[in-house]
Amino acid sequence: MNIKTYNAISHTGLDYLKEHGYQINADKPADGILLRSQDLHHETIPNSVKAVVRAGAGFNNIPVDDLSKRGIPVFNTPGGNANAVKELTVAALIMAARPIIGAIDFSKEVRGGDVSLRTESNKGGYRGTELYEKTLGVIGLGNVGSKVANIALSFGMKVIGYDPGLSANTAWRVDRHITHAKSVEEVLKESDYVTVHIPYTEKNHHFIDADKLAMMKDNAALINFSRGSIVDDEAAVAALNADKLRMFITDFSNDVLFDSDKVIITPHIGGSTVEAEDTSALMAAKQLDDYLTTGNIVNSVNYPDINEPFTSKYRLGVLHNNVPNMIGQITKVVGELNLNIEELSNRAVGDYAYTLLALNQLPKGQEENIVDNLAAIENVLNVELYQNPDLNKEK
Ligand SMILES: NC(=O)C1=CN([C@@H]2O[C@H](COP(=O)(O)OP(=O)(O)OC[C@H]3O[C@@H](n4cnc5c(N)ncnc54)[C@H](O)[C@@H]3O)[C@@H](O)[C@H]2O)C=CC1
Ligand SMILES: O=C(O)C(=O)COP(=O)(O)O
Repeated sequence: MNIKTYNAISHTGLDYLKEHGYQINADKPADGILLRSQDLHHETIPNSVKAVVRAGAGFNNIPVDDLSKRGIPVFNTPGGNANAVKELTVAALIMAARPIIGAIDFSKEVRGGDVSLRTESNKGGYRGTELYEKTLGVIGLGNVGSKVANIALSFGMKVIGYDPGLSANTAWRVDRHITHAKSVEEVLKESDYVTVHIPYTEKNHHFIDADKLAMMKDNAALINFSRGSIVDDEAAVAALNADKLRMFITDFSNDVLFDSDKVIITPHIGGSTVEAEDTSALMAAKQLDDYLTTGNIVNSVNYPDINEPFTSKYRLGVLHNNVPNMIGQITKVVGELNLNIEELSNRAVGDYAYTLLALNQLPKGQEENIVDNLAAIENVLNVELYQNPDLNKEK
């Protein structure tokens, strides 16, 4: 099978795929796409593609709705780069408290003569504040936000978190000393530092806008390592110019930010560490291989996860709309071909559902029939047949 890649994907992921028999960017139709931040919204994704995997957390660069309708699962690698973002957020917090960049620039300027005298006599301009006993507001307590919140406690900060959609999976990772706010207003009003760790969605567009900035404590600092459009940058600049906001640190460049010396911009490097790139690429490669060879879905953002050991000779993965009577119709098609179902798993999430059928018999010549007949059912979006190589050696 052939995998098309975009962006610099760590060799850990690419090596894994090659070791498992895949070709990378071969001159033939792609079975899967593996990418990072490349914007796929305006690319044509060929029908040969069965899965799209984002080595990273945010998937707003992928046309998920279109792919869902085509029965193509989209995956991400939750948590794979969370520690990297946490550590850079800590750097941002410290840069928001201490004028490190200005102090470094100043040190470089004082060449010649009695350097130590001049640096010592001018260092008063680079006095900062401490994070200790200040309040940090963390918006979004997922993989990144929970880590940021926890580490801030060890600085002696008071931490208030806000995440109305906190999953059970992540909730237990949040230290019990973190206060859970009932509203974002509560976080904004009380925090000296606010850091945002939420995904970009239509609903989260300009989540931090002029109204929210107005609710913030005077002189607070804002940190955005999520996505550019989550903060209304123009409103942030206006708040900085009005001396409402003290500082804005963002990982997302925007022309409107360049003129303010109270802004620090990094070029979307939150997840750019060797470790995070390796971990995310390997997770992505494993998830892609698992889906393409067994039909198991792990960490999909548009289809439900089904992860079962492949113990039968064949499997059929049926991706369909989440509407009534699908299982009845699917099992009827299999029954009409006089085939026996060994196991059946079905799960739904939102508008979409996945049914994975395990079979031990599939006479030669029936492969196409069963796939075509299942694909012909109304509301079925895609069907894939998987053969277990360990149990089909004689074929
Ligand atoms: N700068 C960079 O290089 C990186 C940026 N990111 C960005 O950070 C985002 C978060 O990453 P993770 O923590 O790994 O994702 P995650 O999915 O683990 O956590 C996101 C959390 O945000 C919460 N949330 C969503 N909308 C919210 C809202 N309006 N208010 C409060 N909470 C809300 C969700 O319930 C979820 O718990 C990603 O979606 C991505 O856009 C992630 C990694 C690297
Ligand atoms: O994981 C994410 O959401 C990121 O923003 C990281 O992006 P990248 O893979 O470094 O281009």
